[in-house]
Amino acid sequence: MMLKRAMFRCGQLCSRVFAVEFDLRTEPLYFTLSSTPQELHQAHQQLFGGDEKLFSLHVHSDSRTEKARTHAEIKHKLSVALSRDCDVFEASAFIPDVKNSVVKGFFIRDKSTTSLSEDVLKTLQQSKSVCVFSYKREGQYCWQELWSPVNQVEESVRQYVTPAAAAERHPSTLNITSSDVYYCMNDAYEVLRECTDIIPESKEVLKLVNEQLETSRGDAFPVIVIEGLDATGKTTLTEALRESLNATLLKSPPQCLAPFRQRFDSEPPLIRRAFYALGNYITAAHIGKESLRAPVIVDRYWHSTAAYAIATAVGGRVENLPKPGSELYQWPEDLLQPNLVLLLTVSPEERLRRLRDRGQDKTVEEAELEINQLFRLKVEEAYKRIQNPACIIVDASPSPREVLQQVEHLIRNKCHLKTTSSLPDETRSHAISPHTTRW
Ligand SMILES: Nc1ncnc2c1ncn2[C@@H]1O[C@H](COP(=O)(O)OP(=O)(O)O)[C@@H](O)[C@H]1O
Ligand SMILES: Nc1ccn([C@@H]2O[C@H](COP(=O)(O)OP(=O)(O)O)[C@@H](O)[C@H]2O)c(=O)n1
Repeated sequence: MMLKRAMFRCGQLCSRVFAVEFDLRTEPLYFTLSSTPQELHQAHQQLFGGDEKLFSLHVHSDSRTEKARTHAEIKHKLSVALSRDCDVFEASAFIPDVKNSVVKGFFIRDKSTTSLSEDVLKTLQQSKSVCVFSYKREGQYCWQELWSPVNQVEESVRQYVTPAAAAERHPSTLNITSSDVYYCMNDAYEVLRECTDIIPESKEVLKLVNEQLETSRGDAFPVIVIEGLDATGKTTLTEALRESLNATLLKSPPQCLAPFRQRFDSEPPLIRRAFYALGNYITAAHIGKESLRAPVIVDRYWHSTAAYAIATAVGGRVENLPKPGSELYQWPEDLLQPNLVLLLTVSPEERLRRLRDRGQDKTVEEAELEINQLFRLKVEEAYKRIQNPACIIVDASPSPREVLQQVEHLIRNKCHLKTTSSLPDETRSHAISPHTTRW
């Protein structure tokens, strides 16, 4: 019975294209399945041509929250339970160019002679959402079959691994909408509503959202968002701007969500990103109110939410990101837009220095930066590709005072605002007034 169910689930996968992130510096290895033996290309030989044990595992479920949590659990278990002789690669099965067709999973290469990986897979396979395949070789060929720890797979058909052409869009970009990035409040709201049983804090977050729904914003003071990676100087600059512009300083996620942040940070992207998305709508409501009274400076907003989400969702190299102009970089229609978004950038070395000065453990941080080099590049690139409004890049490597002056200059030009702090004392005045035209 269990085998039948598994075969049905896996059968649905067999018509898809498989992708394995075998080498993060290159594109994934793509293959399809065929009932006739197919010769492997040189690239595919690297993965399928050796004598290691090979498995792939995919997570399938009709419930998106269950699927996301099972995937995260499996990822964790594979990282702690397998031996050092096992390589685990991100893998997926998808239909090219079809949104939401991706079934995520992992590819395991076991170089050991022990049965540890089989034991781990056996436990994981107990979950009704998990489907495991093994890969066998015969001469030039490699075939995939449904894996069963007790070898009762006579019913399983040999499906030969067949090299496939690279997909135009990296598979990880197909499932981003409403799983990693939410383009309207309701989509994010629904995810948290589905989680209220498993995460009681969801109810409190939704209550806060309901209480603070966005108020409209008419002709008001300008709204300026400051974005950038951690330690690029956002806090330093936003505090200085608050002074110089006599502005209100807000941030996303807003202070009222701070007690829940850690809880949602431990959840898989589907849930975690919905939390941050809702944070933006609460901040938007605050912006709406505050910008009637004074200029508003916002420390992180939609650009952060989308850029980090896209960079995390997209595996491997920077080239895998959605192409510039993709609809994935569009601003949500129902989210209040700022007048100006400034992206602070510094070199990786300067950022590391600032992280260190802030007291973070040198070696841990250095190691992380090394590992996260790819991630950092992807976040910055995604930041730059977001449209309507796009961000203006600010070189934040000079001194705090110089960065402030540079930004004041930009604000003056782009928002027609007079700023005063870095002008000589005698010329200082509170020269900021609401704009008479629509922002
Ligand atoms: N322009 C600058 N030049 C040198 N150091 C800076 C500059 N801006 C900020 N710093 C220092 O770098 C560290 C990170 O700055 P911070 O404003 O906290 O960044 P973020 O809010 O982006 O994480 C702090 O120790 C801060 O004093
Ligand atoms: N508006 C926002 C702000 C943060 N975030 C998330 O929060 C993380 C950054 O938070 P952080 O604690 O490093 O930021 P700082 O508050 O230290 O600048 C990123 O990984 C984003 O995933 C978001 O998604 N949307």
